Amino acid sequence: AHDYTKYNNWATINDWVISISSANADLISRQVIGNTYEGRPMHLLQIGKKTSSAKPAIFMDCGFHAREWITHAFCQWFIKEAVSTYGSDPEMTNLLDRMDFFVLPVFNIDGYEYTWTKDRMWRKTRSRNSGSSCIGTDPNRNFDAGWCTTGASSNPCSETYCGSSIESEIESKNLANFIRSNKSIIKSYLTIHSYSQMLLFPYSYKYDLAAHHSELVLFAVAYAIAALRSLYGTRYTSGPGAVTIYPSAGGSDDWAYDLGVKYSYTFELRDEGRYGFLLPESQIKPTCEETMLSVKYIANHVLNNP
Ligand SMILES: Nc1ncc(C[C@H](C[SeH])C(=O)O)cc1Cl
Ligand SMILES: [Zn+2]
Ligand SMILES: [Zn+2]
Ligand SMILES: [Zn+2]
Ligand SMILES: [Zn+2]
Ligand SMILES: [Zn+2]
Repeated sequence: AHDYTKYNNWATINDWVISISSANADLISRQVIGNTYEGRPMHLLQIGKKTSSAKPAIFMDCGFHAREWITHAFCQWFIKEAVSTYGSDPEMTNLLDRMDFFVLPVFNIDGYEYTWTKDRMWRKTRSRNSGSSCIGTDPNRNFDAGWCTTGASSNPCSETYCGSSIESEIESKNLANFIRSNKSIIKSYLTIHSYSQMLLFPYSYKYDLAAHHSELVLFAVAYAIAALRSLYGTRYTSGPGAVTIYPSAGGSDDWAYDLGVKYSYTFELRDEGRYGFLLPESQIKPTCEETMLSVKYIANHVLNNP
């Protein structure tokens, strides 16, 4: 059965997505933004008080990379916290009254399933590459942001294969279409990865500083990660992706930023390498609780700085 403090397989997550949205119809509406390569429905949850007029929104996805299991756990945790603290936690109540969160609990469903059944360390999608026996594209190299110019490979056998074209992956296309169609209300894009304990922002595909760099730096460094550290002392670094982790092109955060989503961030959750992608289930709760603080901080900042 579904358990927030354990890693749940996709069938369990999918059943839970359907049941929690049905059970909280006042706060959650569910839609399918498309199917994956292998035909699994990509369920998107819209969380927030129902209002007649459109509210500003934050889009958050988890599970871009299949092996980064703590991220799937975080999106589930976020949804649970939202519905269970609405009405009792003033901060969450204010956020859900005035904003909507679009949460995509699992982006790369086919890959996630593969990590449960065949290869725990799988990263990419599971699409076939014509002319190669190697499977999959790195979805975080597949977006229209300096596509395949740096930190990505045009070899289908590479872990950072950029794909045969921009948005070659149906999963990328589904996500990009949704954000393009809703870019007038989407004020922030959060994409959750692991591991390294970093809060990254544009750009990764070039060394130029993002136009909003000063605010992103000030607020990202000084507040969001400080909020995170306040709970268990977990230390994050932050900065533009190119200089903080590595230069790499085709990322969804850079693409969203260039589309006009000013507050665009990549989280790299715990840990720093001791367990890496195999983070023990005992760390799910603390990781999720500390990350909640930084996501709520960002949401408040976005709300107060449209
Ligand atoms: N724009 C980006 N933002 C963050 C990253 C780091 C993640 C870390 Se798993 C990746 O390698 O896909 C990579 C890119 Cl291309
Ligand atoms: Zn459905
Ligand atoms: Zn990742
Ligand atoms: Zn990572
Ligand atoms: Zn600010
Ligand atoms: Zn909590």
